[in-house]
Amino acid sequence: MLGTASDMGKSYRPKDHYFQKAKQEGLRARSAFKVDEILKRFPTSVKKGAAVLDLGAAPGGFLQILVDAVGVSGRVVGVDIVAIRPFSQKQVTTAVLDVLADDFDAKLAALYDGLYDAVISDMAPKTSGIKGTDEARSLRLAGKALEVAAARGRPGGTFVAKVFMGGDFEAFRDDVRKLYEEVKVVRPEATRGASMEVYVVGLRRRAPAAPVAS
Ligand SMILES: C[S@@+](CC[C@H](N)C(=O)[O-])C[C@H]1O[C@@H](n2cnc3c(N)ncnc32)[C@H](O)[C@@H]1O
Repeated sequence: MLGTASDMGKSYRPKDHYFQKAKQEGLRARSAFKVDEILKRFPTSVKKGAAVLDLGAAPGGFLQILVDAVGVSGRVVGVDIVAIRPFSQKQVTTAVLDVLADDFDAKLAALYDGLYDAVISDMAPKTSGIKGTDEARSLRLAGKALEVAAARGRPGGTFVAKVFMGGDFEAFRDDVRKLYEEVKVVRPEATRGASMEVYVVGLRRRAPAAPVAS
């Protein structure tokens, strides 16, 4: 995920503060600071012993923070379309999966079939440079994350999804509101200056409505 001088070509900028800090602290990606900030802002969002799903988890910066947050009694499942270098901690499970594939839900259930206390998505599409297209692709990934949270999230649990602002962003936020009691839009400090990305945080997943007696 992190660009190098050669692959960034003409747009090369000196490595920023968070890149250097991540390197010094042995973190796999600067994005680790984003989830760290979100967990600090919402301290009850991921508790010790929690089961957490991390969608778009490669190379594993979020996972490094999440595995510490859940502790030895917790569980973290990380999936991505690219392989994630294995973790030594036994509470981390990773797999190469495309969330948009038809068989994703079944493959995810095969990894862990319990409910998740938190569903977190840092997924980002390959950008085309066309604003509307990139916003729509980002919303599609975030929408899939919400669908997973609706099916596999525990009542009372947390949702976090990165999304590019614009397009149908407000409709997406309204959908999150239908499932979570409180919804916040967060732009962590480690977000690059020009980036349009924000994280939609849903707190306290609503319990499914009880069936109406006939
Ligand atoms: C910003 S990076 C995630 C960084 C990660 N949170 C970390 O801290 O290391 C976005 C990720 O979304 C993944 N992604 C994009 N589309 C996906 C899809 N359809 N299914 C699963 N992962 C996807 C990309 O492969 C990429 O690794």
